[in-house]
Amino acid sequence: MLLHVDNIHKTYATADGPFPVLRGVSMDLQAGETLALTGESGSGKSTLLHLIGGLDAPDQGQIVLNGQDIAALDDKGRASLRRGQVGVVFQQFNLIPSLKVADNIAFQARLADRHDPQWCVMLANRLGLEAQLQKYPEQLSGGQQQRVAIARTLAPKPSLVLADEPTGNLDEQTAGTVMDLLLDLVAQSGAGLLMVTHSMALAGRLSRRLHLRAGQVA
Ligand SMILES: Nc1ncnc2c1ncn2[C@@H]1O[C@H](COP(=O)(O)OP(=O)(O)OP(=O)(O)O)[C@@H](O)[C@H]1O
Repeated sequence: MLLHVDNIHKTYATADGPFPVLRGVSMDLQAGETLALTGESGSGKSTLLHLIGGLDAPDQGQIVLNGQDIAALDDKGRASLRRGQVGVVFQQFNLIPSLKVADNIAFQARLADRHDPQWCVMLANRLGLEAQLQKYPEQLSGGQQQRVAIARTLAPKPSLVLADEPTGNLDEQTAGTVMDLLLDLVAQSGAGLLMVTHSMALAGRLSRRLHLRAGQVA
């Protein structure tokens, strides 16, 4: 089992008092599986993704990735997990403006000591970025920037890829191309994919779907 999530609870403290966002969510993901996470705005999708990605810790429950309980890790342990085993693609591309495209692509893999130059070249070629490698992010279009972000995420060969509306900032045609590439490359790398999406068409292209309603699996 790649990912096992068991009875996760998360409550945020707000000015109006405690606000329970996740109320006992459980799910599993096998290596090579692709799962669409759907649900209305505010149902807790991004929160669940953040917890699985180790960006935050749950109040209760277990998140086991490759046999390791990440809910029990401290901040340092979670940071190390994020650099290597888990890759995240957000709606915002979050590239480093002062680094050339080639160095943006290799950045996380180098940090995690998992840099494989040949794999990076393959990713850049497949994503059509060969001619952009010596440029800076601001010289690229939105679609190109998101392709760089995808290459950066896949460069350390994560076993789990998390994506939060990764094409939400792109026009429909560019979004389609970028999504095709993301799905192809995830399949090629053998990683599992958990993707938040509002698009039923996109959800239909993934192997399974998990629908959240008010912080619970519907
Ligand atoms: N840090 C926080 N502090 C307080 N409340 C928060 C925090 N983060 C999220 N929330 C609230 O928790 C609820 C769930 O948020 P979340 O972002 O997980 O929903 P979502 O399903 O991803 O929504 P969307 O589809 O709009 O992105 C929302 O009502 C949000 O306002």
